[in-house]
Amino acid sequence: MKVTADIAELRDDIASTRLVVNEIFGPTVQGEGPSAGRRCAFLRLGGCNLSCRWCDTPYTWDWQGVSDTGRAFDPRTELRLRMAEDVLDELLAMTVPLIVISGGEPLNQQNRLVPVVRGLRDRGVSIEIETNGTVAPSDELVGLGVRFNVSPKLAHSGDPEHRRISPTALKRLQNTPDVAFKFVCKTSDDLTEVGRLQERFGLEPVWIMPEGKVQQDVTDNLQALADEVVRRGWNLTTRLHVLAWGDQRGV
Ligand SMILES: Nc1nc2[nH]cc(C(=O)O)c2c(=O)[nH]1
Ligand code: SF4
Ligand SMILES: [Mg+2]
Repeated sequence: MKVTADIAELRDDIASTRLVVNEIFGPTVQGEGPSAGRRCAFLRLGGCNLSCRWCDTPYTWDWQGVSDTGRAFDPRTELRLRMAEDVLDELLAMTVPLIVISGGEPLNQQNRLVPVVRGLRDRGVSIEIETNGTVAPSDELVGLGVRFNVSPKLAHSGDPEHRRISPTALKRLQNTPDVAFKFVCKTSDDLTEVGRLQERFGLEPVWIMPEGKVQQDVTDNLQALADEVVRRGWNLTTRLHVLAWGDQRGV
């Protein structure tokens, strides 16, 4: 009886939920962080509460052309309001063991994500959420066993500190069971800034990722940072999809 009620509830939930989607793509591999190299597919949601200069997905939020590319994207081209049920079916059809949910900032739609995440989890699929660390995840989402790859933004993003650093959200994320803090860096000064944030919020584990949308920038920045990252006791990740496919969408 209880199970029947739960299933009915889940069906209602998923049938009435809509998500603002930018793109769904895969199979590919997770290009960044602790799962780099793992076979996966992506759900990229629309909208972001930050506006980082060097953002590599301005097409999810930049309707004015304020990021470095200077290009204004059209939300009518980039965004689709899609039923959670259809999104779930499309992701399951990829038959991959891992779904990465990114954006934009996916936690801005976290309540609407719950039925999709639950549907994936119930079928044995792992879920990682790429977030900028300014939105605290709900207990419900955390309880579904999601891994959070948190990328707090540094001063070089151009976002004011009060917008890019949320002590409440960072503390909540630090206390989730499966978390990694992944910082996009270019210089040794960036690493000093990461060190200060780590101390202030007790962030663990720290991963450093080179900034770069093209192979050369990823490689140059990786080489410039590697020694100091190791010396500071942190982890280092490349951007595997950029090395493999360059500056392309949907990979
Ligand atoms: N392959 C691949 N791996 C990724 N990891 C994080 C990504 C992101 O855009 O958040 C990303 C992406 O766009 N592609
Ligand atoms: S938080 Fe991420 S998606 Fe949002 S503007 Fe910054 S880099 Fe782009
Ligand atoms: Mg990306």
